[in-house]
Amino acid sequence: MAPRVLISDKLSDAAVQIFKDKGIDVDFQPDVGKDKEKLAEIIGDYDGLAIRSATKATEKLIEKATNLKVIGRAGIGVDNVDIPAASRKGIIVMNTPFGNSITTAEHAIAMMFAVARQIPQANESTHAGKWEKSKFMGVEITGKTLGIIGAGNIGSIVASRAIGLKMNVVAFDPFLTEERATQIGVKKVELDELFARADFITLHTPLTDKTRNIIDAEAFTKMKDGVRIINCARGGLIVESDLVEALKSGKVAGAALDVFEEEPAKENALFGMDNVVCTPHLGASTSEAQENVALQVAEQMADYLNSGAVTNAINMPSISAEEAPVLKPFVKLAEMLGSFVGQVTDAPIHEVEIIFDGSTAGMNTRALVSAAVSGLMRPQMPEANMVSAPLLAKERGVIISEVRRDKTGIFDGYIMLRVKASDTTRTVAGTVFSDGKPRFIQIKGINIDAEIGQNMVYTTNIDKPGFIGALGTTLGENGVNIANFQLGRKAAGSDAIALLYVDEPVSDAVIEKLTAHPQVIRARALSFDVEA
Ligand SMILES: NC(=O)C1=CN([C@@H]2O[C@H](COP(=O)(O)OP(=O)(O)OC[C@H]3O[C@@H](n4cnc5c(N)ncnc54)[C@H](O)[C@@H]3O)[C@@H](O)[C@H]2O)C=CC1
Ligand SMILES: O=C(O)CCC(=O)C(=O)O
Repeated sequence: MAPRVLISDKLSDAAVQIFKDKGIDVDFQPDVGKDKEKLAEIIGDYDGLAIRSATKATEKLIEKATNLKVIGRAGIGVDNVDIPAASRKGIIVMNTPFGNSITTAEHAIAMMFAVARQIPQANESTHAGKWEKSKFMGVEITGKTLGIIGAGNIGSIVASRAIGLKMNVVAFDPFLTEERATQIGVKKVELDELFARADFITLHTPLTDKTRNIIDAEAFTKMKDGVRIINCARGGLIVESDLVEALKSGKVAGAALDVFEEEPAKENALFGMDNVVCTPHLGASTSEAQENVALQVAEQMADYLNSGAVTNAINMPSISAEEAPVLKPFVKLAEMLGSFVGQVTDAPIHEVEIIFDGSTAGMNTRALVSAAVSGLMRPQMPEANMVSAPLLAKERGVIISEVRRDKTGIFDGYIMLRVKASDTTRTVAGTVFSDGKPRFIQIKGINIDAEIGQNMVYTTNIDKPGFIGALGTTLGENGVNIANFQLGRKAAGSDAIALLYVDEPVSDAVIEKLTAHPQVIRARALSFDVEA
């Protein structure tokens, strides 16, 4: 059956066509995002959800999204999506990080002019036949200092436009390097210095715990008298009640706001103030930007649902469409290595080290790490997948590290997993053969060559005569057919392992009988998801 996608916000029709062209069953209900109950009722039917900002993908909604695999945000800010809740459920969240940046930067510049020259107010007055020429005295922007808070994609574009307008640009961004600042032509400053120097301040950060209320009453005290503020990023960045006071006192000469603490903003203390210019979250609203983000989000979501390619995901490493087929067997291998250790480990896991040897070191190791951790977690948490597992592991205090190294053995490349648990440290290594099938090539430092089957039996034993016969007899007597048998040992008479590929699942009762043999130290029934 074709994957089903719901578009729950107003998206360009271009998205619908892309989904259809890519064989996705698309349902365009542009107003359902605003209707929480209705959306919660139907969300269980879909594999993908394409949204803008009206749909709130809350934890409650995500709980009902039993089939959902991907949420695509046609835009940049994902503060309307509960990312941890989505990650926990293994849902990929994607955005389109560049599609509307120019448009939003242009809106910020337009808002700066609007507030500098009171264009909306003068427009309204002129339409009313008042001709209030002396009322609307503006300020020039040439030679003024623009303070940019957040110099990422949009902030940098705003900087380039402002430099073209002959402004001096200072920027505060904790991740802005001196080199990048020089490259984009801004002076990197601390926040207090920006407040002290700027004639205009424009915000371009995401809304996070760190940026929420970044402009409050205290911040206003550090600013120049008569400063003008522009916010085309997110409402929660400015404490609106503090802004109202600062506007009333004249500390702030004007504010141009595209975004509000609460949206849709129907009532707001800032509305009706003389020196405030407002737009209803129009930053991204140009036909060009909306076409860009709609096309991008549909392409990305369809590619993920059709081939597993991951682009612009917030909560999962990217996998390009080109690398997806090459990576797929190694993703499977990494998952199986994790699954092997997960199934033989009962004690709490503390550390996971994933070693990429030879050719595997040049692969997309972030995706492979996620796959290995998902395999490891799944025996205990069946819902874990490549999206949720790293988060679940982190929440449980598991330390995950990776090592990439040059080829060390006979294989062109292999992956080794070393897992430190409370009881012991376990290692398992594997590779993908030319038939595209993953194999285990080493367990506990013992070399083997084991094909991986859906049902397997793993034993650790003492290398003594009679073991193989005993094992075969017990399985045979209990109707278990052995498809493949792999043995390995450190040295004659020492620690040994056996990995059997069997035709059907082995019951606990049979495992108990196997364990009763004097040569068997431990026996485990294992199962692997070989089809997916
Ligand atoms: N009004 C609208 O319609 C639109 C609004 N936006 C908003 O604009 C925001 C920025 O978008 P982009 O530039 O594309 O994002 P970006 O990720 O390229 O840039 C954000 C920058 O903020 C910086 N930052 C993070 N924490 C900071 C802090 N505490 N102080 C200062 N800087 C900090 C980051 O280092 C980064 O450089 C989005 O998160 C979104 O909320 C985006 C598009 C349209
Ligand atoms: O979709 C929209 O109109 C809002 C865009 C936006 O805020 C964003 O991309 O972060």
